[in-house]
Parts: sequence; C-alpha cells; structure tokens
Amino acid sequence: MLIRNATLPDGRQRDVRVRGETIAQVGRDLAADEAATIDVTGKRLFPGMIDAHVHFRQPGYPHKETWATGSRAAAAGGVTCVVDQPNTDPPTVDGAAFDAKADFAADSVVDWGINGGVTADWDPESLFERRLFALGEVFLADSTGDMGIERDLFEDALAAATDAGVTVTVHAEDADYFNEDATVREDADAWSAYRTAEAEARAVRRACEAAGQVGARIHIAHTSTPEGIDIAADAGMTTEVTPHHLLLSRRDLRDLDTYGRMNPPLRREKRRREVYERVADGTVDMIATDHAPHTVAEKDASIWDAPSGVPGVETALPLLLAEAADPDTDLGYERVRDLTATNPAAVFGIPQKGAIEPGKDADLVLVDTTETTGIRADDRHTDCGWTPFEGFDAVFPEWTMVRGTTVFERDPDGDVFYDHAGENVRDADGELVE
Ligand SMILES: NC(=O)N[C@@H](CC(=O)O)C(=O)O
Ligand SMILES: [Zn+2]
Ligand SMILES: [Zn+2]
Repeated sequence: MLIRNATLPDGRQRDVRVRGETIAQVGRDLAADEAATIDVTGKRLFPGMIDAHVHFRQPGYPHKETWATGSRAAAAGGVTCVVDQPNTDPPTVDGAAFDAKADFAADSVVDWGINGGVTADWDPESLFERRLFALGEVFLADSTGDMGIERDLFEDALAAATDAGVTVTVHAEDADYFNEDATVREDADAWSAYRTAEAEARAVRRACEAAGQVGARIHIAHTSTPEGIDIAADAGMTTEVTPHHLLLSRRDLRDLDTYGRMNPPLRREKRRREVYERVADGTVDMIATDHAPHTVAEKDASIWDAPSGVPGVETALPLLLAEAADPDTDLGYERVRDLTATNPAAVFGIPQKGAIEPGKDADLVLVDTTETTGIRADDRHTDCGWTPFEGFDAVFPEWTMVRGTTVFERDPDGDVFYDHAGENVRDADGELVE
C-alpha cells in the first residue's frame, strides 16, 4: 500500500509505503508500483498511540469492558498498542494469571502488553519467566482492586524487578497523608479533598528514594500534581499524565459528580494548568489514559460508594489533536507525537514501534485536523457507555492501521472494525526487549 502526500507530525509532506506489517519507505514521489494507492493530501498521518496504562477488566469484570470492546475503543481512538494493568480477578501476580490474561488478550484487535502486579502473595519467579511489559502498576495505596502494599514489599519488588531488568510503574499515593476530615462530606469534591496532593508528592518522593537505593528504574503512573511531576523528573524517573488530569479539574466535579471520582483525584484548576505546562514543555514523558471503565449503574452511587476510575482510551489522542489544532494552546503536533508514541516506545523499550520510519511496524493513524467534532458518549465504542469528556472538541481518526492491517475505518453509516489479531509486543523479537 502506498499512502501519498501525508502530512507528518513535523509538517513535512511525504509518501509512506507499507509492505506487509512494516513501513518500507518514507519519501517524496515514491514509485507507484503497488496495487493500492491512496492520496491523503491535506491530512495528517500519526504513529499509532501506545497507551501504557489501560484496565480492560478481563478476567473478572467483563460487564465493565472486555478485550474485544476495549481494543475496538482503542482502535477507534488511534491507539494501536495498549498495556493492561494487573488489578483484574484473579490479579496478575503469578505466571498462571499472566497466561490466563494473555488468552483473553487474543481477542484484541490492537497490539498489547501485560503488566505483572505485586501483592503479599505474588510469585515473582513465575511472573518474571513471562514476557512482562513492566511490573506495575504497583499500588502504594488502595485503588480499584484493593492492591495497596506495604513499604517492605515495595522495596522487595523493586529489587526483584531490577534483577530481572524490568521497569516498575508506580501508583503513587500515600494514605498516611489522606485527609480524614473530608470523610464527613457527601459532595463529589470530597474525594479530591480526601486524597490530597501532598499524598501524591510524598509517595512519589518515597518511591524515587527507594528506587535510587537499589538502582531501579521506575515510571510514575497518572501523576496529577506539578509537585509529583517535578520530584520524579528531578530524580531522573519518568512520568505519565492522563487526559483527565490534563483537561479536567475540581471545577468540573459540579457536572461530573461521582463520575469524576478517580485515583489520584482531580485537582484544583491552578494545579491542572501547571500540569498542562509540564506536558507541553516536555517535563512529562507521556500521556497514558488509565482507561478505567465502570458502568453507569456502578458510578451512580454516593461519593464514598462509587468506584474510582474513568474511561479514556478512545478519546485521548482525539482530545490531544484538538488541543494541537487550536492555535491558542502551547501543545503542537510534534509534542503530541512524542507524548503518545515516541516517548512510550523509548521509555518501555519497544524499538519496533513509535515512529513513521522505514523498518518500524506500520501502526498508523490518519486524521483530518480541520474537522473537529464534539465528543458524545453515544458514539463511542467502550462498553461502559459514558465519558467524562462529553461535548469536548476532538479530532477522531479516519482510519487506524496495526502492523499493516486496517483495523478501524470511520464511516457515517456506522464505524467499521476489521478482525485482526493483536500481538504481544514483548514477543515481537522473541525475547524481552530492554
Ligand atoms: N484510577 C482509578 O481510579 N481506577 C483504576 C485503578 C487505578 O489506576 O488506580 C481502576 O482500575 O478502576
Ligand atoms: Zn492507579
Ligand atoms: Zn490504573
């Protein structure tokens, strides 16, 4: 297949030849010796997003999301590789649980990685025999799944992962700094008052110190505060920010109510702006969605009973592209590419992905950035049926390709998905890539 006149994220216009599963050539006026040629003049071609943080809920909670529905949502949002987190049932804390989840992941239409988790009864030996994407998210406080662990166990896990050459991703909140005074309140903002910004900053600092002691490489998941980002960056560790912490703040809880409950919680508008600055200026390494679907019936509860988490895999790249298309923001297309593809590939060691260059996997997303639409939950493909970004401007893909196969095509008569077997990205070269 020959894609003619694509505008790349850096603004250059190039032809891109896809042969089999890979990008064969990127250049000008490539010879049209292929059967299929499409001209995409005026449209932008991005490397597929690598979302290093999703919760696809299988095994255990298929009523919230499955690998089939979650991966379709990913494809429709320009995500070509997802990394699933361990708080499923059973939790992914030993080799058998990893294998059971990998069987479910066979339903995925996009490429995938599976993380291993840490609990008091984890089995590092059998877990590290598997092709883990990373160890994590390791929960320093309870979140969905109640997998919070003690300090000693975290330090043991850091040492074990370092021996195995595996990166550790960390859910950094410290319950010692939660504000118990907030627990008498019943409004949705109480969750943000309870799980304080200080609780995140303290946990990030402690995690970085512990990592420094054993020479571990850690990546801080879903950082929600400028303080947490700066502490991690100063320690030489990497960070991710979610679309909701980038674009939503405590102000939005008046509308979102308990649907806006997640861990870590939404912060004040001032902090949100400071997080945005760090995403735009390159301090933050990547955007990852923490796609955490729960049903409407589950979310429609009191602020203390509703489960934590919001969906996001389908709307992340579209929201970022709308930000980049808006001349009034500090976020450009190249930065969006770095945050969604280049950096996740570099940080987690997936050299075959993350760039539109000869030899890379043909994971591609075509978008028309002159065409923004308002997000509507009814149009989305996640099984949970709602979005915290209702009405937000977005640029949705026209099509998404995974290793040379078109997996999604937008169509006014109904979006089309094509059967495609996603691969374990850690199996691509037959060995762990570190
Ligand atoms: N972020 C959340 O609020 N929830 C996540 C778990 C997590 O990432 O902490 C979930 O699995 O529901
Ligand atoms: Zn988490
Ligand atoms: Zn998570």
